[in-house]
Amino acid sequence: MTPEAERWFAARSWQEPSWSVERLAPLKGRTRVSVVLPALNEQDTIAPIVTALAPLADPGGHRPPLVDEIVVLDSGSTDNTRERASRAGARVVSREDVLTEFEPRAGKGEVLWRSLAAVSGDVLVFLDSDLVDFDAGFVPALLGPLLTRPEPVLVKGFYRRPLRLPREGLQQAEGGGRVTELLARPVLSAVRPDLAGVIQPLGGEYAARREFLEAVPFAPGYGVETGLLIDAYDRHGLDGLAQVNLGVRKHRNRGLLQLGIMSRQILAAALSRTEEHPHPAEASGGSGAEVSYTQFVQLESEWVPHEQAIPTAERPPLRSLRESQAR
Ligand SMILES: O=c1ccn([C@@H]2O[C@H](COP(=O)(O)OP(=O)(O)O)[C@@H](O)[C@H]2O)c(=O)[nH]1
Ligand SMILES: O=C(O)[C@@H](COP(=O)(O)O)O[C@H]1O[C@H](CO)[C@@H](O)[C@H](O)[C@H]1O
Repeated sequence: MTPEAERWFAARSWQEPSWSVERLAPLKGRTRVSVVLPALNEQDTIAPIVTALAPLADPGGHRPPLVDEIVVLDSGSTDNTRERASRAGARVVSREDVLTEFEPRAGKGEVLWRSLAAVSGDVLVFLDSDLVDFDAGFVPALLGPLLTRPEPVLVKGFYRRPLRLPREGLQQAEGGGRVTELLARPVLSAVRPDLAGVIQPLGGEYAARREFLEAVPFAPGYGVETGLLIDAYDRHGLDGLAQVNLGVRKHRNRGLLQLGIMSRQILAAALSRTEEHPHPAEASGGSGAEVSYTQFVQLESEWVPHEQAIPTAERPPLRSLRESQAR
């Protein structure tokens, strides 16, 4: 690691975060906290996650709530995600119901961008909706640095990541985070060496200040975490970042071809933040920007190319959007 990355890793990594809900809730003051769950067809896992979160938003009068709202941002689900999330107690927002002047685009980045206009939090906590054996302790741990220190704008979780591939009969205690280890960490070490100390740069569990989130573009699809991480570093330096140990994170592990598409989106977000590439938010606000990506599948004895368009246009910073609309 660079000396700066080493310094940051030692000073801003909480290996055993001890912030309790009881201790943090009174520290909130007037700060509002929104938990956002992006969800695309997560009917099998969304309800247990929302149920586990519910006591954080309704402590039964014993103390002020740590969390002010739990919102599922639905990404065009065609299963029972919305119904089950709502029945479990979440407020459900469909992507087409917020920032309605924009035609909804596919992808995780789109719903995270729209969540800024759907929730009221000064601090947002993002959690994936495919988590298994979810521990609500993720939330106070992620909020700890943001509610007790002024510097961080983005707090990332890190964890042990089991890998479960049922079709292959594979279940192991390690091995998850395949795109992190094979693409994101190598690319980040090349384009932003000081970020080498971030243990889980792609992790979907993180918390951030609204002020930061509204000031930066949102990369499309699975590039969103990469874009936010680099932009937080570029705008606030390493001290704008922190990371907390969340223990273990089990989720649905996708197949290799799906991770290939994810990788191309992550690479687009990283490359767009290097000198050789104009920033897509300025370069092409339209939804037209995309790159062609070819993968190969074997049909009987023949290998066949499968080409698809990977969107690269980023959503503009919400603040600049509002400023231009106000003019
Ligand atoms: O178009 C999409 C793709 C994903 N997601 C959500 O984003 C999170 C992370 O996606 P996924 O689990 O596919 O990524 P992985 O964890 O496998 O890398 C999950 O809650 C998904 O439901 C979404 O809201 N819209
Ligand atoms: O970290 C990773 O390598 C990928 C894939 O994880 P697995 O190999 O399926 O455990 O998962 C992450 O990547 C996505 C893109 O950034 C995030 O959106 C997901 O939340 C995160 O799970």
